[in-house]
Amino acid sequence: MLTVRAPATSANLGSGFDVFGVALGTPADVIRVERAPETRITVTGAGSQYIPEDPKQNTVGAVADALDAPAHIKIDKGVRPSSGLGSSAASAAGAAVALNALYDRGLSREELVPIAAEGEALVSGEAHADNVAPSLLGGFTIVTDDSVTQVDTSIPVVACLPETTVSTRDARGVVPESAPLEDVVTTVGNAATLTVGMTRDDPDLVGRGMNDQIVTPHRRALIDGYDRVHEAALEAGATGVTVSGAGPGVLAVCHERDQNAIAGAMIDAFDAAGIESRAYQTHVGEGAQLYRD
Ligand SMILES: Nc1ncnc2c1ncn2[C@@H]1O[C@H](COP(=O)(O)OP(=O)(O)OP(=O)(O)O)[C@@H](O)[C@H]1O
Ligand SMILES: N[C@@H](CCO)C(=O)O
Repeated sequence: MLTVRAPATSANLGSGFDVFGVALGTPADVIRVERAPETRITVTGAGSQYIPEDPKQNTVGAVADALDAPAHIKIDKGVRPSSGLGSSAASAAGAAVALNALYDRGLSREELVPIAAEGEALVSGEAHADNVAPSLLGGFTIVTDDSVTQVDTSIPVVACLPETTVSTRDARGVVPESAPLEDVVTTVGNAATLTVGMTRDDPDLVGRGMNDQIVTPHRRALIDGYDRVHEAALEAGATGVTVSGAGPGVLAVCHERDQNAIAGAMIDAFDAAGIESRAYQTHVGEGAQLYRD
């Protein structure tokens, strides 16, 4: 039996749609695997009632197929599905690490990125790797069609998760097919600023670089209470706020001293919109951890 703790992630960070991602210190999925003649999946934990155990519909089934590694896979969900915190990706990344070790496939974490992304194709229609990459590698990741770049950082964040859900598939449906050059230029500048901020562990630069005029304006409308929460987090000291992944989670970057106030302000703002929520006060953290029982 092998056990992997695979972290939640936040993708996009505003200016890096389908490119940027960070691993979060909490929450995380725990995946346990043992060899079996055929893949069988059991799911417990947060939102498990909404997650199919059929290997053809679960992200870990796609990973087991891609690695030709049949197993009994137990998923204990810490990351609620349809959260914007990379729930489907955490399971896929955890299974990729676990099955790679269980069957001695010898693949590197980088080589596991496209394999874990097969699970994302199953649930959202596209094999975008911006959640699986940070869950596998930790820190801040930049994913392009043919490369993954990783930077270790420990920027403080607050990830606020309302009780509502948004499907990634639906949220991809509202993304415009083209954008004015002016907005693209601004977004490139912001993305570059954010990247430098990550390399310097500088929450002010990262926050400044999170602004996005292309995707986020269309997505915020899918999240009840978003505008209040965004404003409240900034007033409480966040250096940048945006939709986490496809939402409805909202990510605030900040200095550690402001974390508590920001978490409270975000919860209160969702509450004022009639929505219960919880806030994870955490840092950008490490990638999936493997434990041999
Ligand atoms: N192992 C799994 N864990 C979580 N969700 C899964 C898993 N396998 C299949 N799913 C399905 O994937 C969907 C959730 O994935 P989705 O990408 O919409 O949310 P998310 O991963 O929380 O969000 P995001 O990618 O925006 O961070 C649900 O329909 C769920 O049933
Ligand atoms: N980049 C993807 C991530 C989903 O978590 C999207 O925003 O659709």
